[in-house]
Amino acid sequence: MAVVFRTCKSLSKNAIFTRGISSSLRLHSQKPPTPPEPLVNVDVDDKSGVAVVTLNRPPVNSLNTPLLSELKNIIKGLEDNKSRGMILTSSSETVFSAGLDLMEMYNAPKDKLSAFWTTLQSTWLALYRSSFPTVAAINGHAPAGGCLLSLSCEYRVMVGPKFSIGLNETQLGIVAPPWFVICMRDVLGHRQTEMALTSGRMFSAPEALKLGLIDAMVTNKAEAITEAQKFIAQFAKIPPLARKLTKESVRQEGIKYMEDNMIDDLQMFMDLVTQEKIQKGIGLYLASLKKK
Ligand SMILES: CCCCC/C=C\CCC/C=C/CC(=O)SCCNC(=O)CCNC(=O)[C@H](O)C(C)(C)COP(=O)(O)OP(=O)(O)OC[C@H]1O[C@@H](n2cnc3c(N)ncnc32)[C@H](O)[C@@H]1OP(=O)(O)O
Repeated sequence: MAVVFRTCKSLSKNAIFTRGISSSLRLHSQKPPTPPEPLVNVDVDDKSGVAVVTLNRPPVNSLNTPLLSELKNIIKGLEDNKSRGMILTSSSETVFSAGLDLMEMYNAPKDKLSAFWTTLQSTWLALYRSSFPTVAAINGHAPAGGCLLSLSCEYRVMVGPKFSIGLNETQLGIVAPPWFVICMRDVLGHRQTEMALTSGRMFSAPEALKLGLIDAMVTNKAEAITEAQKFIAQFAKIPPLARKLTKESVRQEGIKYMEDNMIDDLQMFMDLVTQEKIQKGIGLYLASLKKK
């Protein structure tokens, strides 16, 4: 897997920033400061043109505004570079993504809360409607927002059997927004979505496979990447424009929902999440996670 420097340069603002800083600082000091790790890494394979995009926010890849923003920029960069495909995975050995960063929603000032949600909306839309094939190589737990990212890809390969996936919002006393529901219904159908979402159930990888929530189960990350590459390779001979327009047509409900309801959706989020009862619930949940 080779990193195409030209592509990375245009994809990761962070990469340009750190290169610039470290080379200029080297003139003045012996020890340049260690550049910050990007929150999302991207490696583009020269031969296939497929990008492996790796979430890299230890310990659990919780989705905060900077990470979402970086992911969105990478997806846009891949679009601009007419990418052949994208595999989304995690640098953690046990967690794909713990979902939305609860700290972003807990006692947050309204402007930050609003920036967080609008970044989530636009990042989701960029991923969901991306023209290139997308696969989630789910190499760890994928609750809530982690499951949403997976569902927004076209194919899901999960490392099993011990990791779990699902939209568990109701268990937390919060509500999965309509576009989360559309994503789940795209994949599972109406009845299974209702059952899964009203209970907030998390599924083990074998359960998810049986239900169709994931498409394949493998035993490690390398196998997951190989399976993902195989899925993407089948589109090599399909004209990209026909593929893109077909994907948009199939996903029209979700795309249209978001385009038409961005402001209402933001308002619903703000109204719900700022309620005292909800804030208390998030606080208790965070405390229970920290106590473990
Ligand atoms: C109809 C109108 C609707 C309008 C909209 C309204 C409402 C809003 C909808 C909001 C939707 C939200 C979707 C979400 O994604 S909410 C987030 C849900 N996520 C979870 O429930 C997962 C919680 N985490 C876990 O279960 C576990 O951490 C794990 C992923 C299984 C990994 O376990 P483990 O490896 O054992 O790691 P720890 O549990 O010890 O965690 C390490 C560390 O990380 C902190 N942490 C974990 N998850 C989160 C998180 N999501 N956000 C922030 N921080 C998190 C955890 O507290 C530990 O911190 P310390 O190291 O400080 O102890």
